[in-house]
Amino acid sequence: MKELQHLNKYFLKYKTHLILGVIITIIARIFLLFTPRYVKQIFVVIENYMDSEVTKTALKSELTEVILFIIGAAVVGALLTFFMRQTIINVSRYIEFDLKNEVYEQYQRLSLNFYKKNRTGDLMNRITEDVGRVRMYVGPALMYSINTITLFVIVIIYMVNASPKLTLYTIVPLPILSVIIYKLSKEIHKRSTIVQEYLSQLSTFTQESFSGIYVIKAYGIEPQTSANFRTLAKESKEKQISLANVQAWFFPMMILLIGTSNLMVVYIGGMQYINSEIESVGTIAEFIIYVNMLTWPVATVGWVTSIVQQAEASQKRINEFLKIEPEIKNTSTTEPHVDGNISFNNVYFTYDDTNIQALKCVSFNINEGETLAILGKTGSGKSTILDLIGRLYDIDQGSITIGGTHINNHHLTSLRESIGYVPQDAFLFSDSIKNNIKFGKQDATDEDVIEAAKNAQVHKNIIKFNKGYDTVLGERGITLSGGQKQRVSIARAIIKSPKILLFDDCLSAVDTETEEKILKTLNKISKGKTSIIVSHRVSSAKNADKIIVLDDGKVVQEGNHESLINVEGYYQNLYLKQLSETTEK
Ligand SMILES: Nc1ncnc2c1ncn2[C@@H]1O[C@H](COP(=O)(O)OP(=O)(O)OP(=O)(O)O)[C@@H](O)[C@H]1O
Repeated sequence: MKELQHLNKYFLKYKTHLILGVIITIIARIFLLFTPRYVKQIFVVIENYMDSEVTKTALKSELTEVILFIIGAAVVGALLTFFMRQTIINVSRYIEFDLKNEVYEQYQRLSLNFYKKNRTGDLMNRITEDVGRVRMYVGPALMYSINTITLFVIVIIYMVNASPKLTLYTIVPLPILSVIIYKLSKEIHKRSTIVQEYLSQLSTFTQESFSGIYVIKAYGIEPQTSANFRTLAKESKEKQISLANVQAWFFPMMILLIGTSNLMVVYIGGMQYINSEIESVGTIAEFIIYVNMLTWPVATVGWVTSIVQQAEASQKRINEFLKIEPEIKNTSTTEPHVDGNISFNNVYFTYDDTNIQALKCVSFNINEGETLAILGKTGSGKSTILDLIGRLYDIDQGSITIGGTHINNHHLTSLRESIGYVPQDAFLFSDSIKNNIKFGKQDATDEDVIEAAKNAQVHKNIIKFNKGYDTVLGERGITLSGGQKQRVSIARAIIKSPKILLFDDCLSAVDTETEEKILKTLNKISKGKTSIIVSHRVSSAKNADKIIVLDDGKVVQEGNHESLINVEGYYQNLYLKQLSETTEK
C-alpha cells in the first residue's frame, strides 16, 4: 500500500465527497437490511394466524403494513445506492482525471532523451491502463470495501441475535469463497495481462500495416503480411480462450458456495426449528436472505484484494516515472532578454543513447538580423546545431551564448518562445490547416494565418481545397504533398514572428522556383531576425550573410557565397555540381 499513498493528496482534495459517500453507503446498507427482518415478520404473522392467535382481518392489515415497509425500505435503499455510486465512483473519475493530467504534465516536462529510451506503447500504457487500474482501487475497490464491512458488521450482529449456532454454520463457507475468488481473480488478471499484450501487438501490427500500406502494395507483399497477421491473431485467440476458461469458473464457484450455504441454513435451521431452538420458520427465510446478501460482498473481498494489488503495481510504475527529473532543467528565475546574437564556442556534443559525437569543437558567431547557412554531408551534425540552440540537449563542453547570456541561464520557456523552428520532417497534427498554422501563435487572427501562408507560398494551394483553411489534415482528412507540408510548417514558424528562425532542410521537397520565392519573402520578413538555414542546396545558402560547412561534426569551411566558391572544397564542388545540373535541364 506504500505506493498508493501517492493518492492521499487526492483523497484529501475530495474528502467531502468521500465522507458523504461513506455515510450514504452505510445508511443504504442499513435500509436494505430491513428486508430480511420484515420477511421473517411475515412468517411470524402467518404462523400466529395459523395458531388462531389473530383474526383474518388483523392478518391482512399486518401483512399489508409489513409489505409496505419492505417496499419503502427497498426504494430508499435503492435511492441511496444510486447516490453512493454517484459520490464514490464520481470521485474515482475526478482522481483519474487529476492523475492523467499529472502524468501528462510530466510527459511534457521530460527531455527528448527520455522519449528515446521508452517505447511509445509503454508511455501510452501509463496514462491509460495504469491510471485505469489505479481508478479501480479508488472507486470500485473502496466502495465495495465500505459496503462489505458495513454489511458484514450489521448482518453478523442481526444473525447472532437471531441464532448464534445457525450464524456459525452459515458463514463457514464464506471465507472459502473469498479465497477461491481471490485465487481466480489473480489468475484472471495474469491471463488478461497476456491478452492485453497480444491486443496491443495486434493493434501495433495493423497500425503499421496501414501507415506502410504504400510500401506493402508497392512490394506486393500482401499475402505475407496477411499470413503474419493470421499467426498473431491465432496466438491472440488462444490466449483469449485460455482467459475465458478461467473466467468460466467464476460464477459456477459462486453458485456452488451460495448453494452450500443455503443448504446449511435450511438443514441446520430446520433441525433447530424441530428442536424448538428457533421460534419461527421465518428465521430460516431471514437467514437465507442474509446469506445471499453476504455472498457477493464476501466474494468481492477476493476481487478487491486483487484489484488493490494491481493498483499498487500500476501506481509503482506511475510513481517511478513521476520521480524522473527532466535532464534539461530550467535554472533561471529571471527571464533575460533573448536577442538574435548567437555564438558557439568550442562546442562538443555526444548523443547519450548512440554515443555518437555529433559536434566536435564547433565555433561560429552570428549577429542579430543576419542569416547563417549550414551545409554539409548527411550526418555531419547540421540538425544537431539547431537542436542545441533550442536547448533540446545540453552540451558536453564549450559554451553557447544567446544575446551574450549563456544558454543555460536563459529561461527555457522564453528561449523556446523566441525561436521559430521548422523541422526536417514537417509534422502536422490531425487538425485543420488553420489550426496547424496557428499552433505557432494561438491568438493569431485569420488574417495573420493567411499572411503567414502567403509568405510561405502555400496560400494558393490551400484556397484550392474545398474547405480552404478549414481542411482537415492527417488520418481524418487529406494528405498534403511533401512540399505543401513543408510550407505549412514554415507558415507555422513565421506566424510567431520570433527573434530566431531555424529552418532544417525544410525546402528540400519544393522545386527551385518556389524555393526562390520563399527565400525572397523570408528575406523580407526576417529583417531584424536571425535566421539559420540548414540545406543541401547552394541555392538556399547563396544569399546568406555567412555560410559554414560541416564534416563529421567539425566546421571545415566558413565564409560567404563569393568567398567559398573561389576556394577548393565541399562548397565549391557542390556549387559546380548543382550549376551543371541546372544548365543541363
Ligand atoms: N536523436 C539522436 N540520437 C542519437 N544520435 C543521433 C540523433 N540525431 C542524430 N544523431 C546522430 O548524430 C549525427 C549527426 O546527425 P544530424 O542529424 O545532426 O546530421 P545532419 O547533418 O543534420 O544530417 P542530415 O543532413 O541527414 O539531416 C549522425 O551520426 C546521427 O546518426
